[in-house]
Amino acid sequence: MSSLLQDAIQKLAKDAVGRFVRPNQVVGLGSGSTAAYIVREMAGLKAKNTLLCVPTSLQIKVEAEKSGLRFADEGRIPDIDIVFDGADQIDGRFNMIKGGGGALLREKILISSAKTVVIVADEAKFVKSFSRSVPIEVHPMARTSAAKKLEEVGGRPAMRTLDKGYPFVTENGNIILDTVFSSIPDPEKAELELKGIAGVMEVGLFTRKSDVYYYRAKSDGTFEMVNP
Ligand SMILES: O=C(CO)[C@H](O)[C@H](O)COP(=O)(O)O
Repeated sequence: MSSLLQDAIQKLAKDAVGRFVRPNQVVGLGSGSTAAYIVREMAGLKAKNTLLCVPTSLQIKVEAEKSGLRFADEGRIPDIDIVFDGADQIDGRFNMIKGGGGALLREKILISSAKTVVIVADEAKFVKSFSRSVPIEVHPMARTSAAKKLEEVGGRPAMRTLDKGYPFVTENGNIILDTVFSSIPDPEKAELELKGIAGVMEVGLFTRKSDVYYYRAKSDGTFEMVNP
């Protein structure tokens, strides 16, 4: 990533935290390198000790620990005031593909429950229509049955692997089938349909629109808020 783009993300993190975080909030923390900028920015907040955070992965939990943030009991999910998160792609209608880091299940739980959602991403992630695979978290027992069903609905699933071919296992003990679709004309319908396959724990299509704010970091070092 260029240093100008890093500058832009740094600046937007400052703006987003200043604009959206208030004392005594319960704050959901999405995962990934862009969300980590937000967490680092939260380290400097005067009201830091009044916040309670809910992390979506060990990666962001470690960042939050370094920033001196406190954690909520996960049972407080109904009280989540705000979630900060990144995205892998955002289409022209503000649907998202997420799950590049494998935290999609916990991210979906937080994003579907929070009062307000703030998405931070660099400009390359904003596209007219999706052009990458959709991460689909699947119970290991359904590895082949879910893959077959995904093929039946036109997908080309591939199990995510680490170096040397070891399966990538999520923090929930599941696998990810990164699934290519030739097109996704109706992401909301696709999200529901794919979620209905037995053994599918979560789908990396995120279609919530209300109270979602998007920040775009630009390669000239600036940023903007782009809203539906
Ligand atoms: O969905 C995610 C993790 O499951 C991340 O938000 C997404 O992969 C973007 O990550 P990054 O900011 O590192 O590009």
